[in-house]
Amino acid sequence: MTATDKLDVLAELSRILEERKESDDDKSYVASLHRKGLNKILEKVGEEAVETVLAAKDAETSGDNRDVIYETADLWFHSLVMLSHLGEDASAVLSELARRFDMSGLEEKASRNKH
Ligand SMILES: N=c1c2ncn([C@@H]3O[C@H](COP(=O)(O)OP(=O)(O)OP(=O)(O)O)[C@@H](O)[C@H]3O)c2ncn1[C@@H]1O[C@H](COP(=O)(O)O)[C@@H](O)[C@H]1O
Repeated sequence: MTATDKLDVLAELSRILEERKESDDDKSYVASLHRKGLNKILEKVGEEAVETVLAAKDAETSGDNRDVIYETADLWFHSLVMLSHLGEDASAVLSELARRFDMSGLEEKASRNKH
């Protein structure tokens, strides 16, 4: 899979997430999250963030990155469900990251403090 193909994964996942808003929640995990509402989705984002942090600490010790990749995928997925619930998608985040290409992290931090 090329780098562009991998970016297509985000676009395709965003499309599927949008479609699942209309799905039957007996058949779709994403639809069931939307039905449970934003608080449930945020609970999952928080849970997956903690699991990612723990997996990263384990990876540092073991040298095995498989679990941290798996947990990060769960975190990204649930973050995309959160954005979808709020009417946004991955492209909004990609645009924000692209906007930062010409800016150092320190400049970006200084510009944030002006908001
Ligand atoms: N990428 C994912 C994906 N990653 C993780 N998960 C689900 O996220 C959940 C992870 O939560 P946990 O490990 O905490 O599992 P859990 O204990 O069952 O969760 P809770 O009971 O606490 O809610 C599991 O049910 C995983 O199956 C995902 N579910 C769906 N997708 C994508 O979303 C698409 C639509 O899914 P459906 O809506 O189910 O058709 C799929 O085709 C996939 O492309």
